[in-house]
Parts: sequence; C-alpha cells; structure tokens
Amino acid sequence: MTITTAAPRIALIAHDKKKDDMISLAAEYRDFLQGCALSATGTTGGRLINELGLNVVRKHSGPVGGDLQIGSLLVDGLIDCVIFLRDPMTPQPHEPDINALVRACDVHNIPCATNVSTARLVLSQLISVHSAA
Ligand SMILES: O=C(CO)COP(=O)(O)O
Repeated sequence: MTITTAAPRIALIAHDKKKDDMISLAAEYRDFLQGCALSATGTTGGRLINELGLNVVRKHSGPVGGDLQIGSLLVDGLIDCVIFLRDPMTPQPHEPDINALVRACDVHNIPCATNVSTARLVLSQLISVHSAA
C-alpha cells in the first residue's frame, strides 16, 4: 500500500450485524482515527459520530447508494484505506454495490479490510508509519 505522511483518508463501513464490532474497533483506535479524514456510509457514520464523537463525512446508507459514493471517492483518489466489515452470513439487497466497492479497491490497489483482524493489522501499520513521520 502507498502510505503518505498526510492524514490518512479512511472509509468506514459496516453491515448491521457488524456495526457493534465497528464501534468497538473504532473505540480501540479512537485516538488515531481522530486525526484521520473519515468518511462512512450513513448508518455506520451516524453511530461513529453519536457514540464516539468522531468527525465523519456521512454518505448515503449502503442500500441506497452509499457504497457507490465511497467507491466514487476512491476512484477519484480521495480514499487511502477502506475498512468494510461485511456480514458474510446475511444476503444484502445491494450486493452488486458491495462487490463494486471491493472491486474498485482491487482495481486501484487500495487496502480493504473486510474483517476486524485485518482492520487491526492495517490500522496498526498506518499508526506506525504516521508516528514515525
Ligand atoms: O450497507 C452498508 C454497506 O454495504 C452499510 O450502510 P449503513 O452504514 O448505512 O448501514
């Protein structure tokens, strides 16, 4: 992954059954995330703002196009990292949008963490790069 010393631009997205995991993860990394430029899909973003006081640019909710909006930012080079806690056990009505976002990450070589373990590795790496800068 390409990492610059500018504040990382991170997109945070979680499906409903993964939202509590996202809140716990973001709470764990809150000090670092406060210094990042955060965007999120609608409901995920609302919880990050209300429960953790993070400054988040909220897009639409995933099922009505939020994943596509995040994908558009990414394609324009405005996202450095995506943390997308997908629910692999529940069919989603907007599966094509989800696939499009993950595909866009691969097309543009943007790190995309789809589970908490990977998200921790990515965030830890970002922290070590930015604390050394
Ligand atoms: O559906 C989502 C991602 O595909 C997430 O959307 P919300 O954050 O609005 O629930």
